[in-house]
Amino acid sequence: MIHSQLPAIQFQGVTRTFADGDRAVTALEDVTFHVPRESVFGVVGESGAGKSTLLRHMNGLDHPTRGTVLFDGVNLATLTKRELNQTRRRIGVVFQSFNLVANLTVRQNITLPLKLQRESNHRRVDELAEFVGLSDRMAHFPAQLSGGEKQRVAIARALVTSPTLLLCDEPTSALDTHTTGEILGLLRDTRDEFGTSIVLVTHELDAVKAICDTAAVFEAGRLREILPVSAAAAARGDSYLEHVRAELTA
Ligand SMILES: Nc1ncnc2c1ncn2[C@@H]1O[C@H](COP(=O)(O)OP(=O)(O)OP(=O)(O)O)[C@@H](O)[C@H]1O
Repeated sequence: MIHSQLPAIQFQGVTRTFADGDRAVTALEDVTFHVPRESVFGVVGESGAGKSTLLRHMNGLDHPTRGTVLFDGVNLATLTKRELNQTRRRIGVVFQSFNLVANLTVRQNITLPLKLQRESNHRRVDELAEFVGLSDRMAHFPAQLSGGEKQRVAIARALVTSPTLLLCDEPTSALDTHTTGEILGLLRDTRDEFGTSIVLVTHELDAVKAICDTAAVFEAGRLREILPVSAAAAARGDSYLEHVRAELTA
């Protein structure tokens, strides 16, 4: 059961260490935060900050050495493999490199998560094709699409099981500026239309500024700060000085 008042996902004192030969590498250190339901939540950090490790914990591919990750209030580390698979249907993932299946059409790619569960839902697939603006490309193969179109297919595929949480791992890093704007707009529309909570992991601060409500800043496995992005944007509009200060010192 999904409790609407619960955060979409919650980290409580999460530490993850890896053995690297004789020494231990700490990828995440005592990380505590939550992603509010129906928010667009940015995660930023330089290379090695722990972003990938964080995402792997969010979709149950990895578990903490210490601490807990709660999805819809449920500790992912306590689930059986079968329960985890069921739960992961409610968590969509979008990647930088799209990860489409080359020898399947757009329709087949979007349908794939349903097919793997031996389900079909033609209406949902058509609805999502229209939502991402690809209704007229359903018989095309990935190689016939632009980068932006491929990412649209990937977003439709991620949404086909109606996830409550959508994890986006550098979704616009392979795209040009204009296409980036379109894909970010589509992610914001996803939240607005379906109420999906979105986590946007990126090194592009402009992307965070464009659509995130909140951003978590990671450095060397530690959560340094949670910034309210929309509040900063509102402050920017108040005066020219604030606008310049925010632009130049952000
Ligand atoms: N399986 C592993 N074994 C050993 N060390 C690991 C493992 N996974 C991650 N690390 C280490 O944990 C730290 C955080 O890595 P992570 O990949 O999460 O960072 P990141 O912010 O995603 O970096 P990037 O932006 O380069 O992908 C790094 O020092 C990395 O070397």
